Amino acid sequence: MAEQYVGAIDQGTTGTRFMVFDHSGQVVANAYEKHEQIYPEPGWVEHDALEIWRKTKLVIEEALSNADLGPDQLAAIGITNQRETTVLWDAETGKPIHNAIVWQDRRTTDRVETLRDEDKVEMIRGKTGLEADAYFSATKAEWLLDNSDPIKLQRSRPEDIRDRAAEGEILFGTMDTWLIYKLTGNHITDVTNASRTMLYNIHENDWDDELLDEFDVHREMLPEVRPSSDDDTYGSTSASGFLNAEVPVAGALGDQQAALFGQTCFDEGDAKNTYGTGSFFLMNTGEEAVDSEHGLLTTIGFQRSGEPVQYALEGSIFVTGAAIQWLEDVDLIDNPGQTEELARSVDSTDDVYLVPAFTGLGAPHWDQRARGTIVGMTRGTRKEHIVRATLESIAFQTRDVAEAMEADSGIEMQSLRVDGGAVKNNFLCQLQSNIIDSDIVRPQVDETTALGSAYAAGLAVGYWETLDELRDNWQVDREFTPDDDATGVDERYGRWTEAVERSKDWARDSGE
Ligand SMILES: Nc1ncnc2c1ncn2[C@@H]1O[C@H](COP(=O)(O)OP(=O)(O)O)[C@@H](O)[C@H]1O
Ligand SMILES: O=P(O)(O)OC[C@H](O)CO
Repeated sequence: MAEQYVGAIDQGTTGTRFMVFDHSGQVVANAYEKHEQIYPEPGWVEHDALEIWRKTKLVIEEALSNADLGPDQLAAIGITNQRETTVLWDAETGKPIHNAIVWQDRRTTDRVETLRDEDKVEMIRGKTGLEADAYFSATKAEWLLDNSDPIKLQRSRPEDIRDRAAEGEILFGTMDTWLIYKLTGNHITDVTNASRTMLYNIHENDWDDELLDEFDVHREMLPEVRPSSDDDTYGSTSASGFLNAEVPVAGALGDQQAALFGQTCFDEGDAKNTYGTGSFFLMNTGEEAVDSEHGLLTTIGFQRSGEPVQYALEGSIFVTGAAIQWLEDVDLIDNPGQTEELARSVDSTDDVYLVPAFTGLGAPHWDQRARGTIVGMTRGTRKEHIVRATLESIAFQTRDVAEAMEADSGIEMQSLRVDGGAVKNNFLCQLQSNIIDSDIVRPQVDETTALGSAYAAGLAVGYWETLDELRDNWQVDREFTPDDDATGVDERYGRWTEAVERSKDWARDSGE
């Protein structure tokens, strides 16, 4: 038999990647396609789920062809995905009834305010581990049910969508569910993705009837919830026909949980931070769902077949790498890599602080109406100071969640594993180490998200047998330790905290 590998679909916010890994966790094939970002109104963000499905097929074909691999060489496929992004589709036609609403979208902010006014926040946190916010899927699904136009469904019978949803004719999914459905024909999600919907009770491991009533979402619309690594598999690619092979789809995790798994953070206290569009800091808390008292989320980390659910604490920071993209948008830099040289060319930010609260603030502040701000500018402020302040904002936001994480878990962090597009930046990694006074460890395979879902799928089909095999695959690329001569860090962090206060509640009258 030809050599076997495991494939991973990484369906991210900006694009979709397919990677193929060998037994030692090394990448043997890789292809990537971006998809359109649709901004129908300020604060709204949508994706065309059919475009994402087309791009998914394309990257699978491209990667296999580039590496001269046949689909029969894939022992399994895993899926990892941007979380919370919500799509509803027609079970009969397989077509979405509306563009998917992306996790960053703020259109349901007012709806979330009503939950606050009605004192439902504690109930929601207690059941789901989540802070009531437009970020999660529940209010997006509710909006789609209320606002999708039946006429646009291109069906002869423009019936009420909720009636059809109650019959299971309209289906709900996050992007894992959508792709599993398209690949295998089965309506399935994994526990980690379910835990981000604000409809799932993470303690009882089931959809929650009180929440389903609150958002008027019918159980019939919802996918079956399975382990992240499923020995029974979710189905096989034969249903979609495009690969012309029966490859089992056997693992799925939301992308941040996949990075936790790919970084082999299998034990209680293990933590990682991923620096992409936003940053997501997760700590494995084992079989215990730790309630946060400091603004973190309690979420499901992963589950293997026949084993208990493993929980995690999460600090979700909405804008980090996206702030670097903004510097590019306003022509302060030509490309993200340039930030390193520009930041090094000045000794400090000259007391300038930039708070990139472009879409509100996530953990630990949870202010939907905060907006971006730059404070402390003088006539002498140069673009180098702004660029450095932007990199510092990434590190300071991470300290905000790191402090909350230590307070909630009682674990003092000595070392943090990092990954994501922005950790190529050595200046940022060193800065991060100084600002949280902890070692920062960057692994050799930086595509830990894809790797995590490949591991989940490969474990399910016996391609890998034990977690120790995976631990052995993990190799350090570079370790950053706090500089002995880094001075004034706490004072600057105090100034940062003041700057954050100034960004809060800015869009209080915007209605967004
Ligand atoms: N050298 C760099 N320094 C700082 N940020 C960077 C650098 N290279 C890439 N980035 C940022 O990393 C992000 C892309 O990371 P990635 O992990 O691919 O994100 P995502 O999965 O969210 O799409 C972009 O927002 C980009 O601005
Ligand atoms: O697609 P990414 O990497 O920006 O991740 C998005 C997160 O899953 C949102 O919760």
